[in-house]
Amino acid sequence: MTIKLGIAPIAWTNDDLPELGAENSFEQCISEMALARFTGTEIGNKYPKDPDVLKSYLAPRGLNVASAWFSVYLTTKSYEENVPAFIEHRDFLHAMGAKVIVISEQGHSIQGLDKPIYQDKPTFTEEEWDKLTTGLEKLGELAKEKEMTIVYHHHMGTGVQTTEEIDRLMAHTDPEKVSLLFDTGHLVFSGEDPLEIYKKHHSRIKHIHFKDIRKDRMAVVKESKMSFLDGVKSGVFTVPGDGMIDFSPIWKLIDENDYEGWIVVEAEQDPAKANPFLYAKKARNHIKQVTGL
Ligand SMILES: O=C1C[C@@H](O)[C@H](O)[C@@H](O)C1=O
Ligand SMILES: [Co+2]
Repeated sequence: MTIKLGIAPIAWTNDDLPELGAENSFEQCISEMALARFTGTEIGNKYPKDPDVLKSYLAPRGLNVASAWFSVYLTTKSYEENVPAFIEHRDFLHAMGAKVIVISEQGHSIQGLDKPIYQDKPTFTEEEWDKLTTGLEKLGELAKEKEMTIVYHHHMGTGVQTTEEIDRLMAHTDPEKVSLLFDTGHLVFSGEDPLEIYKKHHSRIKHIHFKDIRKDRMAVVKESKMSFLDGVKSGVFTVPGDGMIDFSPIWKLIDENDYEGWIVVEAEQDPAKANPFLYAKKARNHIKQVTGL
């Protein structure tokens, strides 16, 4: 597998904020993805749940499923309680031909809560770290049964957000069982250096989310103690090429390290203010300009 370019439906309809893009239909979303020259998608809640039905919509548009998000609660529930939903998700993605499963610990997460994102981020206790790393390794083994890999999504407002936390997660998990998702937007929003993360963990990175940050909006989120979702509504995220991130050195590292897999544009913002089709095209043009892909 070489590099493939996908785009997430979150710019058309936001599952975390259902009022954003409720008017945009599933077929409009996937048709516009294809028209903007992407060949992959992640999954939104308007997508058909039956793999054959979903394929019947995606195949005529030349789209494949890159992956889909899965929330785990290893720090707040038993491992066993997490397994049935994980297996269902794994099997659905496997039926769709995906190779990686996006996974994020949502125990203690404030990403969906009305709490200041910079001030109230959780940190895990030693015991919670242990539950997280051992649980992830076991889920990684379940993924391997289907020749798939879990890719951990570091995320604002969670216990795995900062460089130190990402380093710790990588150091305490088996590379054969747990891989990493590299999300440019979350790293810059958190104040991390994406180049440092890529350099350190390139051998673990098996999935990439490209999103950009509007610097002025990020400052407002910080100063006015906004929640994550209020930050999204205020436009903190945008597509590559429309914000403060320089994707050229990031691309250089991706290319030099022979990355294989999906790069998915994932830029949640209000579709009423940022037309998803036009922003998808803007992202695609910027990626072409920076990477040649
Ligand atoms: O991968 C992601 C999935 C979304 O639901 C999330 O909130 C977003 O910020 C993200 O990076
Ligand atoms: Co992401």
